[in-house]
Amino acid sequence: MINNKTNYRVPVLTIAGSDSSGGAGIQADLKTFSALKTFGMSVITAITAQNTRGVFAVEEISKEIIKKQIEVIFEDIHPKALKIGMVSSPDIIKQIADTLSKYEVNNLVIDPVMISKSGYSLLRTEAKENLIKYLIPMAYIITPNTMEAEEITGIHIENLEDMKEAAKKLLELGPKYVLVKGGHLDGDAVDLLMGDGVCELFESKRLDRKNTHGTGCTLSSAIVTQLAHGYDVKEAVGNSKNYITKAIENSFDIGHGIGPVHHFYEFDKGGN
Ligand SMILES: Nc1ncnc2c1ncn2[C@@H]1O[C@H](COP(=O)(O)OP(=O)(O)OP(=O)(O)O)[C@@H](O)[C@H]1O
Ligand SMILES: Cc1ncc(COP(=O)(O)O)c(N)n1
Repeated sequence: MINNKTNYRVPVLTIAGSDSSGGAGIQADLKTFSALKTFGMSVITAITAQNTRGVFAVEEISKEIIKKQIEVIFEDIHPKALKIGMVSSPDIIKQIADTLSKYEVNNLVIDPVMISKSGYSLLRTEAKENLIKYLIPMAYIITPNTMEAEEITGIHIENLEDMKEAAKKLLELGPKYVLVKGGHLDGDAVDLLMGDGVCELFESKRLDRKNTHGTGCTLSSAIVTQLAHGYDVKEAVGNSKNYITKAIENSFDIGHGIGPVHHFYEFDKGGN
């Protein structure tokens, strides 16, 4: 659909929280991985009791089992690309950074998840420092929305110029590329990619849809698949922007709150 470099055996990994209602977190990531023809694996960092109306409880997973999950995956099926989503506590963040540092980590996408669309804090306040210090410097690309970029840089973002200024400051923290997502601003949905000589906008019309649960998780997972399939960063972001736009366009009502986006499964009779 969005590319022809099909190889369902390309292993990709998500390190993130579980969303019991299936619209965001690990579940959105795995759906995206499958839809974009990769072999998805997961390391669960937290369990959320969540539905389309909100997040009702969170239980963090012990850092020992998080470490073990990463180790056994890397020692058996080395991911071609991976993402980190909800990581909630300073200890969990440090553990993930320490464990990943033992391996050759390629194409690390970090979605610095902070607050759910329903307004629940998914990153403890005291965890921000470790996220900035240990994880963000390891990233190939980070994908903050404007609120997250503001929270990390202290720069207030209202327009594209502010996004550029924040992106420059985020690059100083060490990732190779930054994609600041403009989904929460007014007007068209414009995302800004910056880093390593690249400064490019990815634009789509703003779609008037209420069901946008998991858009950020879906976009970052799509980028993981495209990097794993061998696309360069601009192609990876461009393909993923097309994917999320179609997924939002086809989002649907399920449950009573903010519903999920749609992941275009196609039944493929052949394939490899
Ligand atoms: N209404 C919309 N119409 C079109 N594109 C949108 C819309 N809302 C968000 N997007 C796009 O969806 C992608 C995700 O952006 P968004 O700013 O929603 O991320 P996010 O806030 O991290 O998501 P989440 O809240 O799920 O974590 C971006 O490419 C953004 O431009
Ligand atoms: C486990 C988990 N990870 C991430 C999100 C962010 O998604 P959204 O902002 O769309 O609620 C979430 N709600 N739950």
